[in-house]
Amino acid sequence: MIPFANQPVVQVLNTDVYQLGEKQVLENINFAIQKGEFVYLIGRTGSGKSSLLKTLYADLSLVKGSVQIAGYELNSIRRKDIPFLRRKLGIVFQDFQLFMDRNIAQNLEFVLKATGWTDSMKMKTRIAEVLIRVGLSGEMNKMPHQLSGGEQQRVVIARALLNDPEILLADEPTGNLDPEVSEDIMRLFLSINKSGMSVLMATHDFDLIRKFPQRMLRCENGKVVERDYL
Ligand SMILES: Nc1ncnc2c1ncn2[C@@H]1O[C@H](COP(=O)(O)OP(=O)(O)OP(=O)(O)O)[C@@H](O)[C@H]1O
Repeated sequence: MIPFANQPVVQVLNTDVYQLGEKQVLENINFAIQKGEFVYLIGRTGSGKSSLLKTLYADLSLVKGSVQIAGYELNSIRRKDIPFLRRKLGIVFQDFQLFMDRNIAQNLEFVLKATGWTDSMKMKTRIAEVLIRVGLSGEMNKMPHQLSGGEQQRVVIARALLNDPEILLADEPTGNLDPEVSEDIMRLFLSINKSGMSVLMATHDFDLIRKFPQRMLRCENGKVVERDYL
């Protein structure tokens, strides 16, 4: 039997979110994300979406409350365990943050090596698998600048998938892309989600939400609330 098999991937209880400098952004928030769920995180600029995501991946420290994510409790996590937590989270940002002086395979290999992989055949296989998953199997020897914005974002998603995370945390992943490319990226997230991976995606893109409706959490007035309309 797998212990905790039915536990949510994310469980946030009575939690405050603080930015650096101890500025409180969200207060007493409560929500859970189940295995296999797709959830949008919406809210105005400055409402706290990025701060909440940063708290979930332990970039901002948890000051008050309880956050369980991917089997870790963040109020008691040790600093040395944070890299292990991050391996169970696939993190996707708006700005691609690829190494521009390395090709796609090297960008992915860098992450594998940094997360403890050593066998070069296994790394090659894994890189090929994730590139197939995002529809870029022919591009592994290209440099990032030879790819379009949408393709670069696919590489970032492939990078996030390398260690087979329990949840993808995406912060405005379509923020720099035109509408058609955004829809393609959204379809990719949905197909990854369909295969069982949870996704929490912060977005401003209401057209995308209307077109691909999913559960919504909204940051507003220092709270996180469940929304069923835009
Ligand atoms: N590095 C930082 N240091 C201090 N305060 C910050 C920092 N980043 C953001 N904040 C503040 O925290 C609050 C929440 O910002 P946050 O970026 O989480 O909102 P957001 O909903 O993600 O906004 P956006 O949609 O513009 O990304 C804002 O008042 C913001 O000014």
